Amino acid sequence: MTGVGTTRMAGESPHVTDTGTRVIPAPAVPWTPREFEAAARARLAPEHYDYFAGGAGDEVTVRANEAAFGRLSLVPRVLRGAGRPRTDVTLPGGRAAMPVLVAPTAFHRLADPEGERATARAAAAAGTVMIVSMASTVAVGEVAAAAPEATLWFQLYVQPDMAFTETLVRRAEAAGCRALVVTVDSPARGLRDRERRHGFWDLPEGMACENLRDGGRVRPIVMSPEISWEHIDLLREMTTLPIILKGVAHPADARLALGHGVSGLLVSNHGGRQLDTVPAAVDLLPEIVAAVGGAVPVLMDGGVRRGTDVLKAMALGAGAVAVGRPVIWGLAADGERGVTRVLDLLRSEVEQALTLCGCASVHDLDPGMVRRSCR
Ligand SMILES: Cc1cc2nc3c(=O)[nH]c(=O)nc-3n(C[C@H](O)[C@H](O)[C@H](O)COP(=O)(O)O)c2cc1C
Ligand SMILES: CCCCCCC(=O)C(=O)O
Repeated sequence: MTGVGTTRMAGESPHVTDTGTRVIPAPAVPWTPREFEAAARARLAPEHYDYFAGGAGDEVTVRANEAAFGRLSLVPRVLRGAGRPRTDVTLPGGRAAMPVLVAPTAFHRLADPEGERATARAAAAAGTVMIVSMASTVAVGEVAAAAPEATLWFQLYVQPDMAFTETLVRRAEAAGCRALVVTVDSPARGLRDRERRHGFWDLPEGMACENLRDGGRVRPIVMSPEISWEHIDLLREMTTLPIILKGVAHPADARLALGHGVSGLLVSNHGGRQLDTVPAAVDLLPEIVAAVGGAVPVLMDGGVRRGTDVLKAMALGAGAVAVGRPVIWGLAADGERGVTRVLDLLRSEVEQALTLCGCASVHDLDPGMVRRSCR
């Protein structure tokens, strides 16, 4: 017996110790997006695990992102006869079968030899969007070729050399990317103590930021404090792709963005990896949603680990959410299959939570269904 109402997984074999204590071993297969982290950690080199898991400074914001969801409660509606809920959403770059996107994260080949190719195939299988990081270890064109069914968006750090920025934009367009996600929270790199402790400065031999190839060399990614709204205007003139600004945290910036031709905002503190002590992303969301007033969709990422987190963010006005580390943990634990499993778990959790909230779709969620508790 594993206890009333619990199901034993294949591979679990409870036993009784000589002191009579019943011991239930860790599941052989991760059951939840969070359990994938333990499986990934066991497989990754410590410096790579710390690169993926870590954040800036004292990691106050890393912890805050998840903790903030724990302080929000969902108040379900009943007797609505809503039926089985739909989980699809409409986004600036098209539709997605679920409201959980793959956030842009760098260096997937550190987690699995197939790297971003594996992630893209899993995103395609889930019918969701993969935002390919500019710092991907497989070039965006090759990611697209490996997963022709995938809906890809391209994440860009505007480079001060605008001619090279244009090269990157053209590569994303040629790969069929449907939107540009311009990360604006990185005028400098965050203070990464875990990386410094390990001396993690470079990718291993044979791995590189493939999008940054320029002739015979790979350019470094420049994070520049010179980047301004003028660069967003230049980008707007450069391409017809929808532009989504990632990393807007202040409502004043959200209002400014509306004057620069953006198609959406992604509220994010970069998973707590840039400026430490920025508030939790879900706590920033309501003010940004209010500032934008429905003019463009507002997405969010940071700390989303459960279907209930997705519902909380969407009830507070997010058009969709994105997940960073959970995808990395799936990839490191079991390659493409692991990412597929993580996305499938999240999709089914969203569906179940919507059912339990009496919702026929995410459109039935509203701010009145979320309460802030004092926990
Ligand atoms: C290992 C790692 C690498 C990341 N690389 C990028 C990147 O290249 N570009 C970017 O805009 N954001 C990057 N991010 C931030 C994510 O896009 C996203 O904002 C964050 O991971 C969301 O938080 P979560 O990990 O709690 O889901 C990275 C995050 C992690 C964890
Ligand atoms: C200098 C390379 C930067 C890669 C960007 C990855 C990233 O954003 C992160 O959070 O790590």
